[in-house]
Amino acid sequence: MLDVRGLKKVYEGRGRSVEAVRDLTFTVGTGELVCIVGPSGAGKTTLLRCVAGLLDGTAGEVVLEGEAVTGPPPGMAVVFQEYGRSLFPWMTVRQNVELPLKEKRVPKERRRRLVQDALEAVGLAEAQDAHPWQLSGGMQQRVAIARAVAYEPHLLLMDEPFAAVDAQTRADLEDLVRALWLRLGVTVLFVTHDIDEAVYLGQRVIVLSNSPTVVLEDVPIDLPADRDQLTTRSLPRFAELRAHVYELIQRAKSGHRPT
Ligand SMILES: Nc1ncnc2c1ncn2[C@@H]1O[C@H](COP(=O)(O)OP(=O)(O)OP(=O)(O)O)[C@@H](O)[C@H]1O
Repeated sequence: MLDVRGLKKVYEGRGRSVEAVRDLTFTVGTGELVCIVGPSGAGKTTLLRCVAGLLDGTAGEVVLEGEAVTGPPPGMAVVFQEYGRSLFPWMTVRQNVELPLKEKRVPKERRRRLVQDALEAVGLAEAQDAHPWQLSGGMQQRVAIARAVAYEPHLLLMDEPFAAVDAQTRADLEDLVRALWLRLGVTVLFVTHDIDEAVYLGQRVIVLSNSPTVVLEDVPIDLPADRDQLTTRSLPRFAELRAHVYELIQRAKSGHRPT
């Protein structure tokens, strides 16, 4: 589904250049849920923006379903951290979710069905005529998720989508993402700085080094597919995986790099 090969990104500024990403190589298979973690400033957002076609890499390439990414690809949806800025305040919830489908020229009747299904899936069918500013932060982020899901993407990119919501809402939204992923079979690449969240959600966790960034380790998460906040997080294996990823990040912060 997704092939990131030798991706490098150097930001060029006035008299200053920052090598954010040095050499990233990994693949994500169809239907996988892969989390990316790394120290602050490791280039997680840079990576995601390159995958989304919003930013050109300096070297290497990103290949999605066999095609090199040179701009935002049609089969992709992105959910950003800042839900407040990603929804249009003058549009209702339903209109926000419907907008990308109009741009995709989905016929009206099908559009109506997709919007309805997506809003029901995130538990917001009742709020479809409200405006985003009438909703809580967690509800607004659910609208952003509904909008991404209604678009029927092959690849869903999520960039720290729950960083700005409270812990309880965050747990609910994590379960929502897993439930949607299991139901829709969509491929998900999920960036987070939260180690517990990465281990709880992912089938694999890719740990990045500090900048200039390479992949430190690709950790398979061998927890049962049927996960819930209480049971899964109290498994001894969860604690082991969490400790392993935590140690990797500590090592990354102190400059450790793979040989
Ligand atoms: N537009 C830009 N111009 C110059 N440097 C940039 C730009 N965007 C990011 N950088 C630099 O690239 C590096 C990686 O930044 P990036 O935001 O991708 O990291 P991150 O892992 O997402 O960080 P965080 O976890 O703190 O959100 C940092 O050193 C940052 O200062």
